[in-house]
Amino acid sequence: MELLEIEKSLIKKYRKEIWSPFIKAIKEFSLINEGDKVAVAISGGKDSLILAKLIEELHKHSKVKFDVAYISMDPGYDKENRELLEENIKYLNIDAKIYDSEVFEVAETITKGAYPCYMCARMRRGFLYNKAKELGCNKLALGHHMNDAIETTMMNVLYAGNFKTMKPKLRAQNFEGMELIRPLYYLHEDDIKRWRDYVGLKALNCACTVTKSSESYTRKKIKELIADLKKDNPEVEKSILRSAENVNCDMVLGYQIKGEKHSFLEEFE
Ligand SMILES: Nc1ncnc2c1ncn2[C@@H]1O[C@H](COP(=O)(O)OP(=O)(O)OP(=O)(O)O)[C@@H](O)[C@H]1O
Repeated sequence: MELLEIEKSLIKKYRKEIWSPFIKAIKEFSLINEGDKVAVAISGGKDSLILAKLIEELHKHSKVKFDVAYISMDPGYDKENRELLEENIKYLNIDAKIYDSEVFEVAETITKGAYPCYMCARMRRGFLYNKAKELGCNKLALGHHMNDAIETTMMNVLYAGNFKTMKPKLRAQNFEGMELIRPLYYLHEDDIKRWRDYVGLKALNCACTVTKSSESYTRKKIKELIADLKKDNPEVEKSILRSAENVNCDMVLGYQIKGEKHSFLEEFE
């Protein structure tokens, strides 16, 4: 498909499903402001590729003036995935720079091959923050979407015994002045997939050379569970997402604020 057609599709054909929810999140959560310099992190997957194109469109048309740098980190992809990453960036004409790293190898060595995903994710995040800082950016944009937030909430409840969601923006703990933003917060994964297929993108899917898997077992189970629940209640995803906006602190046994634990008994005395 022609580049112009691809770009137009985001704003015209997919306006309701993609452009509008993107703008809604940008405005509602005040994600990008005048004078910001945003590093957009591109892994080569569908989510970060659509994110890059949306921010590019916003950059072209918005009255709010901001700067952008498109960054991609090769954690040690195999030849095929590296080529695919390059092809996708070229196909979408994104002005991105690819930085090499040894994240896959180091994560596998440190963890001795047992559950390397957590370490890999932390190292990837660290690398991206460092690069963003080096480039003078104050924001790092990631391609997490609504279903990521919903699944994360459910994974925490069902497997980790806590209630934590994924926020649309947060301050980086170890990088002063840096914020992490998630402009796809209101986008549904199914809509992103439809756009990917419409524009003929062969996005990277299973790029991990260590576990050879695109998503964890638990995330897969949660996806299946939500899909099953949705058959009876189409509102189930919305309800999970909303639950993080409506935590009733009068009806919980305990909670944490700034790392400090509290019990309902404190109020009871
Ligand atoms: N190697 C990388 N280089 C640049 N950015 C990355 C890289 N890996 C992850 N990211 C960023 O972190 C986000 C979340 O990473 P994750 O591995 O969970 O991606 P994902 O849900 O598969 O999304 P995508 O479809 O963009 O790969 C990505 O959307 C992207 O913005």
